[in-house]
Amino acid sequence: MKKIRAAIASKNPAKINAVSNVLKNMEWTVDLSAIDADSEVSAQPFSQQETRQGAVNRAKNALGEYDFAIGLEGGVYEMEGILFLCNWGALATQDGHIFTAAGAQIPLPEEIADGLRNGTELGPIMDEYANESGIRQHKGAIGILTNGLVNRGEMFGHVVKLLMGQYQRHSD
Ligand SMILES: O=P(O)(O)OP(=O)(O)OP(=O)(O)OC[C@H]1O[C@@H](n2cnc3c(O)ncnc32)[C@H](O)[C@@H]1O
Ligand SMILES: [Mg+2]
Repeated sequence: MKKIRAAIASKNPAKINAVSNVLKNMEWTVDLSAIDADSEVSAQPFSQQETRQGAVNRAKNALGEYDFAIGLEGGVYEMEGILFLCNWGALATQDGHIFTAAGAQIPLPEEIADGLRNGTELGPIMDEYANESGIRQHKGAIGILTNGLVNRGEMFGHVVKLLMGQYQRHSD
């Protein structure tokens, strides 16, 4: 069986679990490492482009000697005066390919949008809004806003599948 060494460019358990849950169902033996890698964008990305760039930079900065590295980045963007949550992923390979894909988007309540426009990061805003702590590490904003129907790990798991499908087609 093919042995793969992969990296996820984050120490956030929601992201690590998203990647490990997808990779463990692949027909490979995968050795997954969670490493810190700079997104090189603001701590709170404020556009689709900046969020996607953060995912790409994480994947590139984490690649090192791994077969591939995955970067996952959450952000927000404005459309018609409404702020939306957006989520991007990138997969960097040793032969120089960068695959990208996007995940769920959902409108943010004005109360949350106001905090973001005042320069506060979504993580602390969500903790205060839901009166819980560490939301970004498990259910995520998506979990709160979907009343628990979708959590951040599942949501990023879908993005990881979009990336892995592109990687497999490229590798076949
Ligand atoms: O440890 P890392 O990998 O950096 O993960 P993170 O939880 O900080 O999340 P991101 O950097 O991907 O997201 C950028 C910022 O947006 C916030 N954010 C993004 N998605 C979120 C979500 O679903 N729930 C709560 N905060 C979120 C969070 O506060 C981050 O500081
Ligand atoms: Mg972060």
